Formats: sequence, C-alpha cells, structure tokens
Amino acid sequence: MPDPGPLRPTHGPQPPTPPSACAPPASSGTSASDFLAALHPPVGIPVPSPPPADVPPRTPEASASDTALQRILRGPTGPGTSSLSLVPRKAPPVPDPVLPAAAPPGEGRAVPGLYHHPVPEPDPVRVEEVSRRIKRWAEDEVQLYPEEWEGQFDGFSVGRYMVGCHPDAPTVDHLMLATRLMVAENALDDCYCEDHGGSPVGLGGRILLAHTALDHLHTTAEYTPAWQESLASDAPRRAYRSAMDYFAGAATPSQADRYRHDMARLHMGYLAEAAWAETDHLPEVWEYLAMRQFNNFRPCPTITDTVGGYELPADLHARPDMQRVIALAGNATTIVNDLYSYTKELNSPGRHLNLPVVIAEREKLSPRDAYLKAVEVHNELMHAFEAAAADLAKACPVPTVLRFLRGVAAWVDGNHDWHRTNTYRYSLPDFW
Ligand SMILES: CC(C)=CCC/C(C)=C(\C)COP(=O)(O)OP(=O)(O)O
Ligand SMILES: [Mg+2]
Repeated sequence: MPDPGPLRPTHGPQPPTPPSACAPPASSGTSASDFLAALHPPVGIPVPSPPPADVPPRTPEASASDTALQRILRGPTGPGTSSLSLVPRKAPPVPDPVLPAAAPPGEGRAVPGLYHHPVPEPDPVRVEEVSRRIKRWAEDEVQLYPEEWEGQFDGFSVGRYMVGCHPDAPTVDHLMLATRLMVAENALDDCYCEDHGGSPVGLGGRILLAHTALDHLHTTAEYTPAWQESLASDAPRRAYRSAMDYFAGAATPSQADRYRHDMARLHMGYLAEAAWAETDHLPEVWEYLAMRQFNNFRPCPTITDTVGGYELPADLHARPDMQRVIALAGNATTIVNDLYSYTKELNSPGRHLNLPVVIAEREKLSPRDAYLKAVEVHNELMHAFEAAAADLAKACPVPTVLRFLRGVAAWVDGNHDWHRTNTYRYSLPDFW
C-alpha cells in the first residue's frame, strides 16, 4: 500500500480551467474506443448464463417475449458491436492466465441478459477493515440502530459494497468517507420513507430538517441551539451530520457543495415518490423514469474524486456532457436496483413502484415481459452512458476528467456486483 498521504484532495490554488484545457493534446492519442477498452479490463467471471435449454414448450405470447430476451442476450448487432454481445457468436475467447481473482459464481446470479461488466473480487482485507470500522461508527458514534436490526446492518454488506465501488481509493480512511454516507443515506430512506417506520405522510418536513445536517441552517442566536439539538434527535440526522462532517473535512468546498446539490436532488425524488404514493398515482413509464433520475444513486458515484483523493474541478463537473454522463450512470445503476429488488418490493406491503411494475401496469404487459423490457431499458441506458463517457473522454482528455470517468464506471460496475452478490437482500424472480 502506498503512503496514505493527506485525506484532503490535493487541490491547492487552482486557476479556473480555460475551455482550451479540454482540447486534446496533439500527442494524447485518446480515442473513444481506446477509452472504452481501457475501462473494463477482463476479469475471470463467466458472462451471464443464457436461458437453460430444457425450457417447457411456450405459448405464442411467451415466444414473442423470448425474442425480446434473445435480443438482450445477443446485444447490439450494428457494425463494430460484436464485442458487446453477451453470448458467444463464434469460438469463446481464450482465457487470460493472469486474470484478477473471480467472485465465486455461486454467490448470486446476474440478471440474465443484463449488460454489465464483471469486477474483480473486492480486496478482502479492505472489506474486513471497512466493515469493522463502519460498525464501530454506527454503534458508538451515531447510535444508528437498535440491537434487533444488527443482522440487517450486517446483511447489507456495506464494506464489500464500497470497496467494490471505489477500487482507486488510496486508503481505508478515504473509503470510510463513502461508507458513512452510504449508511446514512440508507438510514434515512429506511426510517423516513420505507420499512423501518417510514411513511409518505409528513415526509417533506422530516426530509427538509434532515437536509439541514448537510446544508446548515444559518439563523439567529436565539434559534440556533434548537436546530443544533435537532441534529442529534434521530438516527438519520445523527448519521447525516456525522458522515457529512467527515466528508466536508476531506473534500474541497466545491466537492462538498456538489454533494449537497446531489442530495437535494435525491430528496426531491423521495418527495415525488411519496406524493404519488399518498394519492395512489401510477405514473407513466417516462414519469417514473424522471422520478427515478432523482430518487437515484447519483450522490454515490459523484464523490468518486473525493474518495480517490483528487478533485474534478467544478467547471469540468458542470459541463453539460459531464452532466449527461453522470445522469446516465446514475439512471443505469438505479434501474439495476429496480431489477434486483423486484421480488423484495413485490413482497413488501402496498404497491412499491419500480420499473418492471410500472411497465407492466402502464403497458399492459405480463410481469415477465415487463421485467424483460425493463432489462432492455437498463441496457440502453448503460450503452448510452458508455458512449457519452467515451465521447467526453475524447473531447476533454485531461487527467482529472479521465480518472473521474473511470471512477464513475467503476462505481457502476461495483454497484451491479454488490446487487448480484447480496443474496441476503435480493433474489431474482423465476422468469428464466
Ligand atoms: C445510497 C443512496 C443515495 C440511496 C438513495 C436511493 C435509494 C435508496 C436507492 C436508489 C435504492 O433504491 P431502493 O430504495 O429501491 O432500495 P432497495 O431496493 O430497498 O435496496
Ligand atoms: Mg429497490
């Protein structure tokens, strides 16, 4: 392990980046395809299994949806897309003898036909250390959960999640920045919105007050103490405040502000979902996708530079093409959640919106066909993300942009791997 160095990114005084900073240097040679190829070095994990050969005879409706499944498994078919196919078209490639360690294939199955990139097994030494430290933080620093929720906390496997999503973090201290925030974000979702006492009723008030743990109240001397006390008054607020204090101590002011903005987006998404639940409104598919662009993992990949110990300058982060990359990455990762948490959410009380459920109801498809269509939506988002990232890498091949794009892509892949392997939390439907 190299010398950990300081936790705060090396940002120093930086002049604003002139637009010309993105002009490709004559010698860079960066092309969109070079960038894509370097993003996903091969790892020794088998591609998702195609459907078994001994399927029972199918009805005409099932045959039509099989065609959809085959299309997903086949992958894109245009010129130059053969490397994107999920089933071998010719002879299988010769295995690389020096592949990184593979996750045991028995630990959770990928959604068949889902376009994704396998990742190396997260470093077990780091996973163990992050898991140990996050439990101490949760129990001793923020009193996150009552004893009876300990099993669920452990089953969430946040250490494996964050080590897998941030392979370039220089130290465990850097990984802890992301891990605390991930735990805090989930604590608020569970306790305010979902199955640990959450409800759509009154959610706006609760979320706004919790948001002040991230974006502080600046008010008069008379009212400041009551606000300060409120930050210790429930587990989500204790977790938000502590996780944000650690994060802001390591981030630059603009990185901390980026995170606040992304969390405001997330909170707006929670509120739209809650408003629809209160009125039993079933959104159109595109409306659901718009809500899910906000109720979204976005705040997690966008801290990849702070966790990596460097800074993507604010003006490069704000570029419309970077914003598109980030939005597509967030959307693909969040639809991954909809697919893996489908059966968990079907079994939860009431109607829990997720993409397959909304497609089934709005487009009058069977649960299986709706699920397969949701896989196709995901795959299109993933391909759009990769194309947008490759275009941006070509248009702006500066080191921080390239590293940030790689960090976001690593987060996307690590997120998929965590969902695939978290069989404590998720299980696939019986559609194949
Ligand atoms: C970590 C983070 C920023 C979470 C915010 C939004 C969120 C909880 C998700 C995108 C996960 O979706 P969902 O609430 O459906 O989670 P589960 O399916 O219950 O795991
Ligand atoms: Mg879900």
